[in-house]
Amino acid sequence: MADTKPDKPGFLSRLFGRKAETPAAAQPETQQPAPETPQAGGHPETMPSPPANAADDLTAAPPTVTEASPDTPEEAKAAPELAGADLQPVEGLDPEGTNPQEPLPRILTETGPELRPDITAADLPAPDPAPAEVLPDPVPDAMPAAPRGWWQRLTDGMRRTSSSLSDSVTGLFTKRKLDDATLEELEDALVQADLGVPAAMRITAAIASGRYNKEISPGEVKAILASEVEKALQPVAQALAIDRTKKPFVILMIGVNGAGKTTTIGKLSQKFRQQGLKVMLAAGDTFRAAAIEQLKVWGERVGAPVLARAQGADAAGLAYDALQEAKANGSDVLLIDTAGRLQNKAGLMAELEKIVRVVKKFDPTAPHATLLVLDATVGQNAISQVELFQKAAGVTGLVMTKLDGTARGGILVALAEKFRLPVHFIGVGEGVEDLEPFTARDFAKAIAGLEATS
Ligand SMILES: Nc1nc2c(ncn2[C@@H]2O[C@H](COP(=O)(O)OP(=O)(O)OP(=O)(O)O)[C@@H](O)[C@H]2O)c(=O)[nH]1
Repeated sequence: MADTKPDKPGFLSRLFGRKAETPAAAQPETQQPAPETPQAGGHPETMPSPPANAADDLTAAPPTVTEASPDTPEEAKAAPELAGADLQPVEGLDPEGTNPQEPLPRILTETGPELRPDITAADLPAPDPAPAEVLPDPVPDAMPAAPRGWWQRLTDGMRRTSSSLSDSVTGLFTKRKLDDATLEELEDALVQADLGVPAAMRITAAIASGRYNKEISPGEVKAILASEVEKALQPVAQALAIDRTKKPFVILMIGVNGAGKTTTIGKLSQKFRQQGLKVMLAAGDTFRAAAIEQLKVWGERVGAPVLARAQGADAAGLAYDALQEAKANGSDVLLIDTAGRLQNKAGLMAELEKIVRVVKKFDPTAPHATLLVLDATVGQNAISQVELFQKAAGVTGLVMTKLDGTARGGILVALAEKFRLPVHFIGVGEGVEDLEPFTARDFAKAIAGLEATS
């Protein structure tokens, strides 16, 4: 839930009076970095991770999250601008049996000796006393009882947001007249779901219009809510178009650690492969050994070669080489993973800028898409993440993950209103099928808790 309730006058005076502002609800920084799990045995790709210490350190993100982050600020405090979650490796199985039929390609794993210039030996901590093997997570959605359609997954996934809104609406509008107090409470519920003050005010005004002092049913309120949310989201619901004249079409994936970049790359690769596209992956998150391993597993799983190097290798150089390789092997799409955290924010931004610069040297039109992956559970914090990554890498579109883990799914509405960036995909679970192109109507109905889609 939003942790701050804006200080505001009564509904009618606000409706006809002052202009709303979006609350900058940055959350306090309390999270500690999750411990790394360097691999024993001196594998070249598993050097220990650099330490986290700077005040603006990107590692100050919530610890490993496989489940939903809690919504209460006490439980889910995140670094301002950089709330995220640590990653979990992905199991290399194909529970749904949807792997392309062709044999798995060789994984291109290079172990170039060069370290990134910003990581020196002094930065590297001593290995953990008892370093654990990098083990994959249990397979998410390994054996679903019965295949569920997207609408089912979406509504199930959005249940926390929709039931919290639904409960408020039902509580407020059952046998009650629509007056200043109910409208104010409704607006608060919308703000709590992170829709943002401007959208909350607009929706409340739409509900009030012509109905003041009359009874209105919860169903009517939900229908108006869905229609207003759909209106707000329609302009940003844009499919990710792969320009086949660009070969490879280069997609740079960015976002804070744990937002779901690597998982999203895997899920997208699967979709592209199912469309018959030849896909290559670049393990550009050279900051974490586990991220490199995780991407390799996804590559095997979906049938896409992965260019990977040792932890600490220069990510920009790797991206350049991946482009060369993708061009040489006729790939249609190259997806480049990037680090979500470095020693500090400045380091991360510098690395992203460098990757973009270097990629442009190879192809001035690349990257053809720069997708910012946002974790919905961070709520309003997503706003500062967009601002930050826009500056560093020029975001062209958004992917919102973990809508299943939060009652703050309304953040998509706030983002749409503020940035007007295309939203290409949303994720409602860890399974490979839990990411789908974003459609405004389905999302609006799901958030309002309406039953069917049409
Ligand atoms: N519940 C849920 N979990 C998700 C979703 N998308 C990703 N995850 C999980 O979030 C965790 C982090 O995802 P990663 O893909 O590792 O995140 P990342 O951004 O690559 O992280 P770094 O490599 O640390 O930068 C994993 O456990 C994923 O399975 C989603 O839509 N819903």
